Amino acid sequence: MPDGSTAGTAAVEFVGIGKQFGRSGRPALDGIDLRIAPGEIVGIIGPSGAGKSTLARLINGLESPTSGHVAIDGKDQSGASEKELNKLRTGIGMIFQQFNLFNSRTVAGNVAFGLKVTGVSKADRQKRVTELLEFVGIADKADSRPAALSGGQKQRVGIARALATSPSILIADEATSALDPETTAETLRLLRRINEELGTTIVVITHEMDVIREICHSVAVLDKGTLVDRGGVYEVFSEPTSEVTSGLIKYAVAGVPERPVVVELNRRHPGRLVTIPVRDDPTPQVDITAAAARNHVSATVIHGGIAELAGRPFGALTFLLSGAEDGVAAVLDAVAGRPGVVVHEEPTDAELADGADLTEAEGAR
Ligand SMILES: Nc1ncnc2c1ncn2[C@@H]1O[C@H](COP(=O)(O)OP(=O)(O)OP(=O)(O)O)[C@@H](O)[C@H]1O
Repeated sequence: MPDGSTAGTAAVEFVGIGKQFGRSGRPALDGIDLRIAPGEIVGIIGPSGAGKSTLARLINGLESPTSGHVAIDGKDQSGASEKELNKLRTGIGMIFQQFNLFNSRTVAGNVAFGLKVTGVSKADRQKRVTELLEFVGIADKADSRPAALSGGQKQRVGIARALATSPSILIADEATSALDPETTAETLRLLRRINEELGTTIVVITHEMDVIREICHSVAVLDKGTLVDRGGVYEVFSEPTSEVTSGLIKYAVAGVPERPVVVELNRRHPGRLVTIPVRDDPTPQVDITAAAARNHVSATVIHGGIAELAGRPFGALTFLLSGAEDGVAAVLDAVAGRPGVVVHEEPTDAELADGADLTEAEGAR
């Protein structure tokens, strides 16, 4: 699987990138070093204002860095003339959240537009447009106006238009953020097909973890203009090294219960609770059920969630241990301190009383 860390010429390479808008204030980007390998689908994720769009716009020269340089297919773009940048842009497609289609033109006219600008003959344009509309699955809409299409269909037109000049790189800037979940899934499947069948490198700008989970091979996490995590999707999210990354994965997978949930679980199921990570990992997993059996303790799953991350299982399961006190203590001893294991403290009387008020109040509503 392609990964930004592989050797050879990168499709995109950011070296020591800084970007400052205006004279003062926090830079939009600060010291970014990032390689994107050819054929990779890389997700760039991070909170609002992290610098994702700015980074994307540096790829096709819509912005220029204040410091550092960007190389495309090994070619440093510093000091490129407008003519050279225009040539570069024909090799880089871009799709947007708001589609950016011309409503005065038909679907076919929108897709043909870029080809006309680059001087492709009318006959060749028509042939290419037919091919592209078939590829994205909206050949029957060639003569419609964009306004008559659904959001998903509009995005397909956007994608066909972006592919018209056979770009080697496609940038998708929040391309599914305005779409419903089903249309999002279809659009992501189309992007994956583009990557697999055409070999296009895809840079996906998103704030949605699901998008990363669905199609990206690797991910770069940005926060306040700096790169805080970078690597394979599974590796980055199973071992987050920054708060932003931990926050993203926490929302995406119902894993380790927060304290109020632990208290509520314990109210309904008295006993010791322990959360065990579920990882697709070559190192041996924590086998709590074997430890429980050895010590004549029952271990029952009462909370948890497992999701797919880059096609691999990821999550956490919380077990209730019940049995003789020394048996439970032996099981906890066997698992405590193993990576990702959380042994939950039993709730105090005060915590139980607090929660009880809440539960009663909710029941009274
Ligand atoms: N043209 C501009 N002029 C001035 N400041 C800008 C400009 N473009 C971006 N910025 C600033 O740079 C920072 C990063 O913006 P950017 O749009 O790249 O973030 P983002 O991660 O894409 O955010 P969002 O998810 O909200 O789109 C922000 O503080 C933003 O206000």
